[in-house]
Amino acid sequence: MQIFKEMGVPGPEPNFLFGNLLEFRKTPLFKKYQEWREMYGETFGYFEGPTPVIVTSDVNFLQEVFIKQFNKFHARKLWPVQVDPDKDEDVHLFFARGRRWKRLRNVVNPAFSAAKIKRMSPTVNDSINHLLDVIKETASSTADKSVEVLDLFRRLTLDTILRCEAGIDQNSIKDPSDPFLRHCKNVIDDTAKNPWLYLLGFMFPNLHCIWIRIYKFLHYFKFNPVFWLEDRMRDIVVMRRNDNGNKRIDLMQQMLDAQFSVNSFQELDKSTEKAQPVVRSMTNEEIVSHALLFLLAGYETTSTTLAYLFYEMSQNPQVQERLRHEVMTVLPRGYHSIEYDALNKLTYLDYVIWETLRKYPLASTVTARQCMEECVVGDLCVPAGMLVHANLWDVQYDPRHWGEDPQSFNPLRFMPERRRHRHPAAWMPFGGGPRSCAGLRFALLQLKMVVAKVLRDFEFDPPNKQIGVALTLKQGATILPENGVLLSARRRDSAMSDAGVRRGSMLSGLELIDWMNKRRESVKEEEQGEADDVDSDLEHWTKGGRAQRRKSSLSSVSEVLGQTTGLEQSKRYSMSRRGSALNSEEDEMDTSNLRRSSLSLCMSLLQADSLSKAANILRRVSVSGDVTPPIEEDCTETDVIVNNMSGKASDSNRKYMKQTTFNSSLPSCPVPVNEDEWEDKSCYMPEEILGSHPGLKSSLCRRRGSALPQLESMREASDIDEFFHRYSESLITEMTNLDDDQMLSFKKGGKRHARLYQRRGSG
Ligand code: HEM
Repeated sequence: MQIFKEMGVPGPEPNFLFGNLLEFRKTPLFKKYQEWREMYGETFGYFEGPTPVIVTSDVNFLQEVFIKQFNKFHARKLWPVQVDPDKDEDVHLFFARGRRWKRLRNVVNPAFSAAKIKRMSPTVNDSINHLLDVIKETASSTADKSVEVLDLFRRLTLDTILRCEAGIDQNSIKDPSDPFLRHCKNVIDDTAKNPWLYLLGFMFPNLHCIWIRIYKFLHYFKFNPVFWLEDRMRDIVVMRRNDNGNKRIDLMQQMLDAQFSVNSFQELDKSTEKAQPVVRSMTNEEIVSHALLFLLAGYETTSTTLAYLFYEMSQNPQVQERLRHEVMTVLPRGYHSIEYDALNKLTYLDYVIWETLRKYPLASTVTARQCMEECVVGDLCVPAGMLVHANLWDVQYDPRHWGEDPQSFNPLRFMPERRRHRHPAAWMPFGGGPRSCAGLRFALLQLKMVVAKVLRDFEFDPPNKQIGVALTLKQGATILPENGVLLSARRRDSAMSDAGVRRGSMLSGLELIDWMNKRRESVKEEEQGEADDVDSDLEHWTKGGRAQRRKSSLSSVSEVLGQTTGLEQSKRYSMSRRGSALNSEEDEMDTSNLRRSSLSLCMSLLQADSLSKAANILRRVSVSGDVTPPIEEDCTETDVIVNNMSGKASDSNRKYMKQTTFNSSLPSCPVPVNEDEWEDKSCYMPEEILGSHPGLKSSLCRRRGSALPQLESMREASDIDEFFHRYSESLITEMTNLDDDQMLSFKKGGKRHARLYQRRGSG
């Protein structure tokens, strides 16, 4: 116990029997680390029984241990009550070390490959649909619409992992008394039971084979849920082994199919190693222990992350809104199921998840390595057997990596230009190096899908709208909110379907506002238990068939276009949103046909008598939803737009127009006026603007959110040649008032000018 003194590493004074273990009786490990960090600096040492542990938040040190010198630090910390990592048969990836770990990791990695995860996405999607129902029911059953989300997410992640790993179709999300749920909860809480056994395990780690026997023996006196779960998994493995013909696509199948040479089976002695390799597969017991590992890892970690994420959303409404905007833009509500590939387009969602995991590195208790061979790390000589533990709660709040406000929730910290300059070990919620989390892809799939689907339908507030109430954290298997996370969940008006509302308004010929009111009334009725007449309403419009829909739509278009002056706000809105009703809902084709016909109607109206007036309306319609009043007070909004289009704008109005491309609500934002600067990649958007504008994803990304969905009109207009081909030059001249020179530069300008039209298209 003099070792740290010899190494010159500061730390608390240990007790000869317990080391410093007794200090954790009242304070959980991650908080104690914080206290010691204040007292002893970023690297300090303490004892867990006789085992020396170095705790550090020095990112270079961590990089050495987790990545660069992995061959000397390939083992995890031994847990007080665990199987023998080298000898026992039922060792899983988490406890294994050396070549055994390598073999198991080689089997498990392909099971979590992107292609395999993609195949699981419909299953995940399906489980989340149940979650949506339950949130709706739970919220409507209480006056303040409160929902305890941690519990719900645990039930969801349990259902998902059971289905994805072993094809077990439980429905704990709807049935809280489900036996799997009950037993998983008990296993997670298990560390709180038998504390004396764990203490003994810490004090005499070399006797772990005795402690594990006592642990198993105790089951005969008191039911242990771990063994119940193991038995269920064992039944399935045996059944699957006997049922060779029926291959599934779950994680268990990957393990059943795995093959490798026998000399990598265990840490064998040299003589056996040289023997001819024999092809073997994973043993049944290995598969059972892995199934249990995935079950518990998948159940606990992802659900706790989701709970933190939704808590932060409720505390930061502007982030919630911006995220919802991105989700609605990329995945309009009409898509009942979300495609795996579409999730990759949700950049801001990535930032939000990463920031959640920065603020809450909930699995920090396991990010430790044991030194297997004496080596030098930095200026310390680390002896074999010593543990190195990453102090993630310190690293991930360190102002040196995260700026002056590490306590605030700011997803934009993860923008590429800021991430680029950060040390790779400054963010390690999934651990680091070759032994980092094996289920990362699966976890991310679930996290993204849940957030995208839930945010489309619900808005979350803190209970009683009290912003700033911090969570109390406790340490269990992960670090989790002590009292769960209670939020108030409001079903969004458009939860029925945003695109559906628009389509409803379009097809019914009602104004959007009227349609929404009608819909709202029906939702109220629904909540009061009365018959829901909305679906029948919708059905009525759907049943009418294409001809009926086209007819009603055309009549509403002509009604709007017929009024060549003084469009009311709602009409303008309903008109301008129409484009985005596309690419959603099951009858996409019909809708797009319908829209195409409304476009051609517009064009024929334009070509007829009221050309200039109609052109003015079109201009207003397409841009009016996005702009705030212009800089020059004596100039109307339409004037600014029209003058800009015709090249007659004053400098300030020109500048204003450019600002609207970035951010409509901040007319005075310092955006470069000089057109050349647009292409200059070093010219970044100020962050406060990015933060407040949902459409922008990065300071380098200038494309508006609404330009994202691949609307047909965008594609049509993005090709300038096709644009000229479709609409005669004379018509464009009239619409835009371009003179010959301007027309020439317009043609030459190509896409940059065409962007105006693209934006009109996307409404
Ligand atoms: C947000 C969710 C999750 C978080 C934050 C998380 C975090 C972690 C961390 C910190 C480690 C230790 C890494 C290290 O020591 O460097 C780990 C390991 C592991 N995790 Fe996860 N995890 C998550 C989800 C999952 C899921 C869903 C699964 C499986 C279905 C899973 C399976 C594993 C496995 C098998 C290991 C051991 C890897 C090895 O030792 O080679 N994790 N995880």
